[in-house]
This record gives sequence, C-alpha cells and structure tokens, in this order.
Amino acid sequence: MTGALTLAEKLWESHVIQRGEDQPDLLYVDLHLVHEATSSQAFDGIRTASRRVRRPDLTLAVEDHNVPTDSLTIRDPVSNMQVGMLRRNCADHGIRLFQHGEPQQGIVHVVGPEIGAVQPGMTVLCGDSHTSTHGAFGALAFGVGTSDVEHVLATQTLEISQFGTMLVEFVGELPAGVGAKDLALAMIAQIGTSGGQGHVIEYRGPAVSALSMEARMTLCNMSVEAGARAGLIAPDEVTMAYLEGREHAPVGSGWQDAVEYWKTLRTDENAVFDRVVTVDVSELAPFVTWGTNPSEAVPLSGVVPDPETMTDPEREAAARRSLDYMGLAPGTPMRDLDIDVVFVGSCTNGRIQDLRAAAEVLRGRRVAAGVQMLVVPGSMAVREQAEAEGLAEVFNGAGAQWRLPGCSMCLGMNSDRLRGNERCASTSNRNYQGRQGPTARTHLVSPAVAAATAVTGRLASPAELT
Ligand SMILES: CC(C)[C@H](C(=O)O)[C@@H](O)C(=O)O
Ligand code: SF4
Repeated sequence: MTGALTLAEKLWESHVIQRGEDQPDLLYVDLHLVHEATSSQAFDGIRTASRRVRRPDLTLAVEDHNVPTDSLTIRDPVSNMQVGMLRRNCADHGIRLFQHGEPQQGIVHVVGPEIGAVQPGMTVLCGDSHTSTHGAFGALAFGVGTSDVEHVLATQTLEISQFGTMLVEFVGELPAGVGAKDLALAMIAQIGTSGGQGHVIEYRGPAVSALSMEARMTLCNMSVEAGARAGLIAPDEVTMAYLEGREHAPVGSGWQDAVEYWKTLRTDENAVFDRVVTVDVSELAPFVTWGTNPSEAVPLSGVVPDPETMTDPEREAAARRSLDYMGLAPGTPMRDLDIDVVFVGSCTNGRIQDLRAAAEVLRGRRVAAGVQMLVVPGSMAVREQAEAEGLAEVFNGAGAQWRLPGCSMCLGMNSDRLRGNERCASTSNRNYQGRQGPTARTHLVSPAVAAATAVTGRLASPAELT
C-alpha cells in the first residue's frame, strides 16, 4: 500500500507478515489478552494438537467474567470450573495470570492499559468484543472468536481480511456535565448498531482531544456497539502522560524512542476514509437508552418514542418489541422511570474517573430508599485508588455497595444479576434482552446519571439534584 494512509492502515501494514492474492493477511499480534469466558476451548485445541503457547510473554490473562464481587470464594460451580481451567492453562503454559483477589486483578480491558501493557502502534487481540477499548491508545485492537484465540495462542499471528476505514468527527465543544458515555450513545443513536460494520472507526475532533485516557477508553469501548470492529484515537500528549512510568512502559532512552515513534502514528493529511460521519456535540445532553439495543437512546430530557411515528418499518417493529420487553409506554418522560438497581462499573465505566464522577454526585447524599446501588471498580488498582481518595467512603456512606472488581452486573455470567423485571440504570455497554438477567430491564447511562438516579430513584441527571 502506498500514498497517504489512515492510522488504521498504518497499524495494519506494519503488522502484515504474509500477504497473498485473494487471501486474508497474516497479522502479527503484539499483545494477546485472555479471560476465562472464551479461552478454555482454545487451550483444549492446542493441547489436542500437542502445541505450546508460542509467546507466553506476550500473553496476559485475567479472571473477570465469572468472579463474584462480594466474596473471594467462587461458589457457583460453573464459574468455579471456568476459572479453575484458566488457572491450570496459564500454569501449564507459563502465562501471567491475575487471579481474583490479587492486587492487579480486574476486567481485562481495564487491567491491560493500567499496567502499561497496551501501547500506541501495537496490535492487541482478545477473545472479547470490547477489545476495541484499547484503540484509545492508538493501538489496533479488536475482538476475535475462540478459534482465532487458538490460532493466536499457537502462532502469535492471526489470519484476517482488512477492515474498512471510517472517520467519526465530533464537532463543537462538549457542554459541561456531558461525557464520553453520552458521546458514544449519541453517536450510536445517530449511525445505528451497524453504522460502523466492518470498519475501524477513528475518532477525531476537539471534543475527543479534550478527553482523558479513561474517557477515550469509554468511547472506543462502545465502538463495537456501533457495529465497528475497532475504535481508534491517535496518540497525543494525554496518551504519553498516561503511559509514562507504568509497569510495562519503556524507560530511559527506550521511552524517548517510543515517544518519537508514537508521534508518527497519525492519519496522513490526504488519506481517504471509506466512510465519514460528523457528530455535532455542542448541544449534547446526557443520553439514556429506552430500548433493547444501544442505539435506542434519547436525551434524558426526552420521552419514550412512539413506534407509530417511525418511518422505517424494521425500526418500528424493533421498537415495539423493545417497549414490550422494557414495559414502557410511548410518550413517557424518561425522567419518570423508576429504577430498582443502579450499577456503576464494567469495562466501559469502571475506571477511576468514572468512580470520581459518581462519587462527586453522591457526596453528602443518600441512595433512595428501595434502590440498590452496586459500585464495582474495574480493577483492584482502581479499587485501591478509590479507597485512598476517600471515594469508597462516599459510596458506603451513601448506602451503596462497594464491591470487588469484575464484570459483575454487566452480564449475567456471575452472581451479580437482576431479578425478575427489575429495572436498572447501568453504566455498562449493552442493554440486550436478558443481558443482566433473563427478564431484566437495562437503561444505559453515564456514571454521573447513574449516581443521580440512585439518589432520586428515577432516571435523573446531577443538574436536577438540590
Ligand atoms: C463473554 C464475551 C465473549 C463477551 C464479549 O465478547 O464481549 C462479553 O465480554 C460481553 O461483553 O458480552
Ligand atoms: S465488563 Fe461487560 S462488556 Fe466488559 S468485558 Fe466484562 S462482560 Fe464484557
């Protein structure tokens, strides 16, 4: 490939180790992240073929999906088995594993960046769709299926056809009280859950440059909810400042060399994207979902939409199904929706900045009677930091439950689940039917909205609190 390139193309080209006509490329993988939910079959596969993990030193494993967040003992037999298999597989192959309760354990997409293992220019893979999170560092990061996990374990490479390139340009300045989660939900509401299908989205614009690394990860995390394979933000001063001094970050002259290289990781001026979308953020307000996919979202000040008014018959039918499942009537103000459970956590919004945003709202206030609030830090490091900053005290003092790290209520794979038709304001990324419990109802929100909702017992923004 010659001429002007997008950042995604540069990252791709610098990792191609074999290319043939009418064949997928063979890409080198710089970092392979592993968790218990999608790795056991892959390890079985290489064991059956009498192979070894090719680069255990480039592989990192965590326990996150199946671990309970209220205990260090995994009581659920299925979860216990999953975690047990990961422990054995990592021990067999010499892979570094962060176990439940250990100081650096946490959700895979929180831990990788936190220890500095994810760096600009890398290819990062994991058998998990939200691997898109790591694109916040200017890395080409995407989720793969279990058979690809096996291929990566065995060879440290992946066979894959090139993605399309897409630019999402956020224009205008973000209003106060609006954050990365709102940006993501507003974008998905605009382009739909397949708006980015088959593409790597590069995010640009002053609103993106102004985001912290944590917020950039929130945005890139949600790329996959827009159907994209990956999300990407070119590295800048914010990226370097975040990485400097972290465990895996280069040091001394290695750091200088790395920074020089990282600065080159930008889309060339004349590069052409396959698709370009502009999202105006200057009037953006906190966004919440009303339906059963992340694109079914409106500003918090809005109402539950009326399927009658939808021109696209497919959207109309989907909206009817959503309203039925969610138990909602068209025209109901979103602010009138009573909430049973508030969940702050996940790889979307379980980082220190997210907890700070929630704690700021909760300070000096209480969780409403009858509302259960779970605050689940994304990692042990986040937990420790939050405790050092006094945030845990704020949560406990407000009557919320301060938990151990894990995927928790983001999906019903562990003991944190909604019961019956409980309605939840959740800072996670998916609101599909059954996601948080077989008949549970999920409204996706930002950490600030989650906290304000916990105080009022209905969907609310911090601006409404007295
Ligand atoms: C369990 C895993 C395969 C899944 C994913 O790929 O994203 C999970 O993390 C999720 O968020 O739904
Ligand atoms: S926190 Fe949720 S979205 Fe993230 S990896 Fe875990 S289950 Fe998937």
